[in-house]
Amino acid sequence: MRPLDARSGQCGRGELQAGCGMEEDNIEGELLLVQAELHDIQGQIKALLDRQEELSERESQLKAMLEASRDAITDVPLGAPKDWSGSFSWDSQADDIRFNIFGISSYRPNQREIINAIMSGRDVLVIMAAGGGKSLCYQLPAVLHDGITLVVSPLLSLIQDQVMGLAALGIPAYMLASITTKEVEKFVYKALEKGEGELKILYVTPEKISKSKRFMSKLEKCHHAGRLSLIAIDEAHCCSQWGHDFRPDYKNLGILKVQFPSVPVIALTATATNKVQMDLIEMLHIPRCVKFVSTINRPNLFYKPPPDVHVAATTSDWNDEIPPVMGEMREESEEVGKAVIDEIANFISESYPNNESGIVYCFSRKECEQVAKELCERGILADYYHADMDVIAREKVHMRWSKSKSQVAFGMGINKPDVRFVIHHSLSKSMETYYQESGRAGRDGLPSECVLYYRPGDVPRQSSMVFYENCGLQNLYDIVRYCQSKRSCRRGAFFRHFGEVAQDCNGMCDNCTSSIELKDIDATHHTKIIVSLLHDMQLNDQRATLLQLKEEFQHTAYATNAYVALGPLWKPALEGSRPVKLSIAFNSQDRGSGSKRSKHNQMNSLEAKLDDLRRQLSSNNGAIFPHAVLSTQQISLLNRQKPTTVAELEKLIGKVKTEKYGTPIIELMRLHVDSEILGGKTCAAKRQKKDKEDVVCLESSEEDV
Ligand SMILES: Nc1ncnc2c1ncn2[C@@H]1O[C@H](COP(=O)(O)OP(=O)(O)OP(=O)(O)O)[C@@H](O)[C@H]1O
Ligand SMILES: [Mg+2]
Repeated sequence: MRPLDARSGQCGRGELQAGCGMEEDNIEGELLLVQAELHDIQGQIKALLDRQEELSERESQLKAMLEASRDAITDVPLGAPKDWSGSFSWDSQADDIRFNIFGISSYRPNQREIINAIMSGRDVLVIMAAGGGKSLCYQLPAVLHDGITLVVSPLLSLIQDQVMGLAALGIPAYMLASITTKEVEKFVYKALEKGEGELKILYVTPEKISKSKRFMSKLEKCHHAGRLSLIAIDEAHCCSQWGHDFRPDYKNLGILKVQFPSVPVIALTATATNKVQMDLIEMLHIPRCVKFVSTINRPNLFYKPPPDVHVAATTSDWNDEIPPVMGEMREESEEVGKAVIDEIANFISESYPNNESGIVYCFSRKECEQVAKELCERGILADYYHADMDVIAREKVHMRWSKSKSQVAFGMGINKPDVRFVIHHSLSKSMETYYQESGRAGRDGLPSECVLYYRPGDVPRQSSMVFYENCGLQNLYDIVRYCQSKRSCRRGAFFRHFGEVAQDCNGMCDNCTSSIELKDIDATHHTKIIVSLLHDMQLNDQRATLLQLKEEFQHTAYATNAYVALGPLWKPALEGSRPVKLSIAFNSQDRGSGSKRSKHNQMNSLEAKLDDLRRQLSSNNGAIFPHAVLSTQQISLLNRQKPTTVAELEKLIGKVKTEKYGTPIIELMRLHVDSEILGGKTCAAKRQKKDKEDVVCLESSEEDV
């Protein structure tokens, strides 16, 4: 640092004129240096202050973690078993609950191990694909334990869905939320405080933990009496600012481990990069947790864009820091909007003529309402669902859709296992969001489709929203690249994003099956024109949005507008020294489309009868969903095995369901088997007759058709 000349610091204008010996140029030169140095120092001070703040925050986090882990050490023996797939004293009881209460015939990968770690008193972090079966990992230990399990979940719709599902299985589950009646609230508080009444699983939103002192004091009493057996934090990625769906109230959930150090915590999510995982462990104060990471792959999902999206833009050396080219830049007219809806309506009615369920995600609540209305006008039974609606209206939509009385719902985030398609009417804000939302399809493991309608015009709408989030733009550009890609496997993009070793796509994405041929055309000259135009506009202090590229500006006090600006490569692009290529698809033929796949999935007559029966039983039982009576897998199991006695049925669907629904199911099975035998005899008789005529009558059950 150059010391400030004391004389020049005092040198006034009069002295200058009196000739203090310095040229005006020198003074200006030094002034610039001084100003630069001051600027530099201000920068350093700001950086130091920021660092001080960071360190103070970290200091308090570390203190809390240390406290929590010291407390935990006293409760969990260090020699706790590591082979979570081994034998445990609760094995047979757990198997009994799995099969006879949950009606699940075998565990999926990692479920048993997770349950064993939880039952051994360990904290657990679970990363498991959407629809992978995370709920069972805490619901089964909840039933196995004597006390109460607290579950924190972010969405009311998810909570309602889970509570209803558990009630259908005869498990006493309740929720405390804005819609809880006073009566239920009283019951829950009594159960927490005094251990009265039957309460096994209690669902709350994170706000309850951070905002309700009354609730926390009841929970404290429950813990004190030794009745709080497990804490589950579902959709745990909401804790992390680096996650795609940060919820400020989730940030405070670390208090649970601090306050109840002896109670095991299980945090579950489908989407967590390594960075998010580390963040979760820190924030929830579970440094010694056992981590179970399962593959993110959903092999039954077919990922594809709508049929007419062919434009992709690439250059050989654009990297992740530089925004992707936004494809065609056009203003979305009303016709374009209508054309998209026409396409969606055609897609649904052609691919899913039997009212198979689906979800459509839209950019905004208003758009949800609009698109739902337009789909209805085109004959699709569509309902919308969003947070602005009142509770009763939401509940109605939830019920209609869950009972398959409407085909399409908008923005739903609930557990309906037989969702056959998820359509994104507009771009998601990140790969994580897209993975999670599209993951609502095919949770029953059967083939399902995920269609993403990408239009370049969606980008500025999203960018002006995510601009303020941590890595918001970077996340957005990742998904834009995904949409534009016409070459690489869609599944591969997910593996790369979540840092997992790639697996075979098995032809389950458009890029792996389509025969579209891509031709690289040289767009260097066009790029030069656009960059030069932008450069001129910038020199004249003018700005253009991505959609316009023409002189039309909007400044409002209510919205953030996204403008196009020159990026770091503008100079070489302007000079034409950096080649720019556009990949254009010029021929399109699908070799194997997901919609064709989904048609393999149509039911035969027995399955259809069982499907009707489960709907009928669910409506007789009020608040129970058809899939809670019989899952789609159970229907296909019954179709294969054709049980006709209680004992046979019990082996397939467990005791609880057999007791509740066994009589009508067996009645239906017997009728079907009898009619098959009769049909067989008739056919055999016909065959005998026709044999004489030298004509073969092939015996065919409908399953073979
Ligand atoms: N072992 C199993 N065998 C068969 N079905 C199972 C098994 N475990 C869970 N399921 C079923 O799989 C479906 C999805 O389970 P669940 O809701 O727990 O998924 P999830 O992992 O929580 O997904 P998301 O991340 O989308 O919330 C449910 O219908 C559930 O009953
Ligand atoms: Mg879940």
